[in-house]
Amino acid sequence: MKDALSLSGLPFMKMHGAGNDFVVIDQRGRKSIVSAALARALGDRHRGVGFDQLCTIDDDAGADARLVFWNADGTVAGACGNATRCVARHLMDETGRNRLELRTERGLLTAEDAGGGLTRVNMGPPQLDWAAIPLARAVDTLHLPLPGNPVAVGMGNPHCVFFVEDAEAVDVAGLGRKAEHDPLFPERTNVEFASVLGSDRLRMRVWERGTGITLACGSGICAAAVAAARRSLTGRQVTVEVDGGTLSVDWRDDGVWLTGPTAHVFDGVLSPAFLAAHA
Ligand SMILES: N[C@@H](CCC[C@H](N)C(=O)O)C(=O)O
Repeated sequence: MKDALSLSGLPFMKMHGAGNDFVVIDQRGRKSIVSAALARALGDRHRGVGFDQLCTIDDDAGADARLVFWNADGTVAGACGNATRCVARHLMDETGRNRLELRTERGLLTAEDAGGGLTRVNMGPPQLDWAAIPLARAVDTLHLPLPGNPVAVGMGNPHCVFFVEDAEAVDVAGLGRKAEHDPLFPERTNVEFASVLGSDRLRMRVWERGTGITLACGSGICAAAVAAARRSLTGRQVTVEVDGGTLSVDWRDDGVWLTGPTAHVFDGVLSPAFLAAHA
């Protein structure tokens, strides 16, 4: 006996935050059929839909919803700032509310309407030591023993932030892939290359763990801002220019707030044949 999804297909939404793009599957009220194999197939930009991350929305008794994030390689990530902001905007539009609590592996995150069409999320306090990030070696996270002297920051997922003279000149793919797989990071890492443009402005390019180069990475933007403030290169409020646009970060006592644009681009339905082929 076939269930409803295998007969009618699986609805999804396509969204992005500053070009960091997502397939979002709202599975509230029903069982999840998402697997690593389905995520990988769906993430294929030629044979699937294509995304930087797949995000599922589930019911949660103690929050407005629960979110899970999958990278294009089928791995699950503990945090995704931009997908959290996109889904928050969708749920705020749906409910007419301007503040929500969203459960993620990182914990309960508060998202708010920031006015002017922008959406902000509190990504929580940064994780600044190896025990919390969680990575392997007991070394100083402010000065990693790697060429380029990067900073490690956890935002619910691992980040390795390099400060460079000119982010435009960096071989993001080559150096990003290398650092992602450095033995210092047993769970691999996201990799950011940031240039300081002023005491409240960064330019950043990013290599995302499990996905590759993306136009923006919300948790990476937070990590770069935290790293810059820890190195006294900027204050705790910065705007960050990424390839997909400009976002702002405010590192407050209650956590790192990320603000930026979101877009709901189109809705679609995955065919029963696609689901059957990648079950
Ligand atoms: N795009 C993201 C981060 C997604 C997860 C990351 N690739 C990981 O594996 O940790 C964001 O907006 O934060």
